[in-house]
Amino acid sequence: MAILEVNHVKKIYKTRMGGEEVTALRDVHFTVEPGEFVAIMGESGSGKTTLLNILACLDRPTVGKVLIEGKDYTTLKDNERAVFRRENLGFIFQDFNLLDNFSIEDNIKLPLVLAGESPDDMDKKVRIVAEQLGIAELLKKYPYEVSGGQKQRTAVARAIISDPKMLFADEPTGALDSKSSTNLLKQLRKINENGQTILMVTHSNVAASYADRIMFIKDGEVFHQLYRGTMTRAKLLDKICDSVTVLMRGGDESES
Ligand SMILES: Nc1ncnc2c1ncn2[C@@H]1O[C@H](COP(=O)(O)OP(=O)(O)OP(=O)(O)O)[C@@H](O)[C@H]1O
Repeated sequence: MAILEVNHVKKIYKTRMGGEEVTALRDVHFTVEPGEFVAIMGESGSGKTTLLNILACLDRPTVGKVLIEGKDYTTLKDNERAVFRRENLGFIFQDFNLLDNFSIEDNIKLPLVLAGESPDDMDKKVRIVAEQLGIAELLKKYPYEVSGGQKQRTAVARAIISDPKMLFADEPTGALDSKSSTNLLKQLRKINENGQTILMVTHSNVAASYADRIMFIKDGEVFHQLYRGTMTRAKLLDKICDSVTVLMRGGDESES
């Protein structure tokens, strides 16, 4: 069974004061299988963040359904959706979203504290994910004492510590230099190879080339998809660059 089923989703934002409506998503329809690593690309304003927010139960579609393991969570009340998100989904954002007054260790632990886990279990899990992400030496430090790359790896550790069904990443390399980006993307790839389903919004062709599938959104619809198949990352990157060029030309492949 698909882990995620997006059924003809449409999103219309109604602006306040009776202004014009904005159709951010027209008709988005796709499924994601467990263990997939999907990158979502598209020009600014194409609807990527709107889509990610709906998939991650942060917002509701105007029309259509989003099923996670066959169940529609979009119809739950806000407080029930918050609990569902906390227990089942992991998030990584461009700006890390760490708590400055919490140590790296306490930032990573946060989802487990909220879930009421025992201190021993928390310590064990923190050690495992910190080792996995190469930040075990930093646990006693505070976010302002570590680099951007280390902050983002802390955010990844926090996102995966509760073993989420899906990991959502919104421009996770957007604030990183190229070395830290590569490091982070390799970590995400490794986490995916261990079975984690990942959905990542990105503007970066290189970041997208670490995924298995790249979905291009244009004018609120899925315009094109690329699958890694047996391609090397370099070959996939070439294909992504070609697709981005077509997308920027307005979708007409015949134009020279
Ligand atoms: N809360 C909102 N109210 C009204 N319109 C919105 C709102 N959020 C987004 N939009 C509009 O919906 C469309 C899609 O926006 P969205 O943020 O999803 O695009 P995006 O592809 O993520 O863009 P970017 O790459 O710049 O982040 C845009 O036209 C945007 O102006």
